[in-house]
Amino acid sequence: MGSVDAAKKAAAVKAVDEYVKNNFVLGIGSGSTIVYAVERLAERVKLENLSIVCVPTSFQARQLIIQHNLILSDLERNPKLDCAIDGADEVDAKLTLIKGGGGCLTQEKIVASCAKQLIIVCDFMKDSKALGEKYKKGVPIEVIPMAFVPVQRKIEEDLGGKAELRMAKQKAGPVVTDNGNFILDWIFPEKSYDWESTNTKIKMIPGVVETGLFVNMTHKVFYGMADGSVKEKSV
Ligand SMILES: O=C[C@H](O)[C@H](O)[C@H](O)COP(=O)(O)O
Repeated sequence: MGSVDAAKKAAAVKAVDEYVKNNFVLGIGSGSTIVYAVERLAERVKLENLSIVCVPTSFQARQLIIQHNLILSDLERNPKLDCAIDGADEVDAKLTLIKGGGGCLTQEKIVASCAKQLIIVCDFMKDSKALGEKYKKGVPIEVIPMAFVPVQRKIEEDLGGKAELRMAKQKAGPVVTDNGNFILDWIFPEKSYDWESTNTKIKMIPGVVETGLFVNMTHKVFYGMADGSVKEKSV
């Protein structure tokens, strides 16, 4: 295992060990780091005979829950969660996040908004002073397919930069999210942003479903470091 994967694992294990308690309803995030969190969760459930109900944030998360024989639920049965654990593409000094590198931002944000606490697990490369410093792929924005051109134009005219339609790698055409929508990656001009108002501006454009900007949602971040230690930051 390389140092970045070891860092992801260290962060995920620590978060699960510190935050997951018996009888929790737990949001399960998406991405590569969350795989280590679910592995650790399954270990603890077995060893400590815990009862944990899991609400997925994506098709991938659902599969992980099923593969690890964990209890699968949804927001209809469990609209209130004790905690959600998820990854991030970048975390700034105020714990504002860019999420959605894997296209799962909308369900992730819905699940996080239903949780008492959002706990982020990531490696040291995601830790930045200002968004855009480390993650160069922009802010993912999920859009209704028939609206992608007007949304693209509006973002570029009103906010500047480029809003690129995310294309699939092993299929001709765009990436289609778990909700049947497209993703625009907004490569924003380099300047300092009020992310709360920027997020609101984008969300007000007809056709936008959700953005990958998570503002004032994070309670704690566990960053796995290159030396195997874990750094913690909270608001
Ligand atoms: O859509 C994907 C999610 O927002 C992920 O949580 C995010 O991309 C981080 O993924 P990873 O843990 O693979 O870096």
